[in-house]
Amino acid sequence: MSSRQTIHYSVIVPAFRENGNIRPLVTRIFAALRRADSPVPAEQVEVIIVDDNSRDGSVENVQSLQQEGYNVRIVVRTTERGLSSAVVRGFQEGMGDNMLCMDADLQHPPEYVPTMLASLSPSSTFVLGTRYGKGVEMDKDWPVHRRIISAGARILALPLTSASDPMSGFFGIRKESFLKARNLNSQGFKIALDLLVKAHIPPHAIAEVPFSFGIRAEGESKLTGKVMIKYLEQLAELYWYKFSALVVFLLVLFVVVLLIFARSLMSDLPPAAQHKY
Ligand SMILES: Nc1nc2c(ncn2[C@@H]2O[C@H](COP(=O)(O)OP(=O)(O)O[C@H]3O[C@H](CO)[C@@H](O)[C@H](O)[C@@H]3O)[C@@H](O)[C@H]2O)c(=O)[nH]1
Repeated sequence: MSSRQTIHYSVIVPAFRENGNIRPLVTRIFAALRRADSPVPAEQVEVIIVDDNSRDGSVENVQSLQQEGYNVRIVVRTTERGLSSAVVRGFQEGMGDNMLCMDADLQHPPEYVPTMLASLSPSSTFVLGTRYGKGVEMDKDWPVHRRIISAGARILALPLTSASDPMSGFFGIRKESFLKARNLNSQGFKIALDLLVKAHIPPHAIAEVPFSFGIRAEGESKLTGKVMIKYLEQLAELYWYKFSALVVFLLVLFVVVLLIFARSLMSDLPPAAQHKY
């Protein structure tokens, strides 16, 4: 196993009942990193699975991968649940300066991991795997209702960030930027959007890597109606976070203009009438 000094990259995988996907995910990530043309050496990468007590054999599966020499570990949470908080926990655990988040279900192609990691640098502090890049086609088997939800969610987020796909669960961030973010929404599903806003990532620091989003390899999606309502709540919070100062400024400006206007009206009245008021 590599030491803390040699680990520069941490790949965080939130997982709930994903045992069937863990082995192909980890072996494909390391196979990609071990290729001669990988921009990132495999020895510098760790994979951390953050599992919410699935009790489906994921722990034993990770142990056997460790015995085979893969630098992977599993953090099992027993008192907390939720996608965003699992990702935050993984980022806190990660030893790397560069951190990547991806789903366990192979919808995020493991072969893109080297490119995604290599896209992070001191000047490019956020990398986003985007499904809306040039030449990217949505998998034709992706359900229509998911396409509509995704497009609507994306439009609502437009005023918050310049990123083309802030709904993506395939993204990376430099640790120093992650540490700048305060009050992250642990209940939300859209941790990338939360980080883009609260870590104050400027547009020029966002690298985008287009990828084709496939369909789940195994298991079930956890995207429910409740998750969508939580997204709307999260949006409202982010709008307030980002624009509250502007709203207060505009309100103060409005009151000042109103006062000036009222004063000028008063001074236009004859002195006797002014007295009456
Ligand atoms: N630890 C933990 N992991 C979770 C939880 N809920 C979901 N996950 C894990 O988070 C990943 C994404 O969950 P899915 O249920 O597969 O989500 P999805 O519907 O495919 O949505 C994905 O794509 C969306 C884009 O349309 C993304 O917006 C979303 O973040 C996610 O990446 C999977 O690895 C899943 O096991 C949880 O409560 N706890």
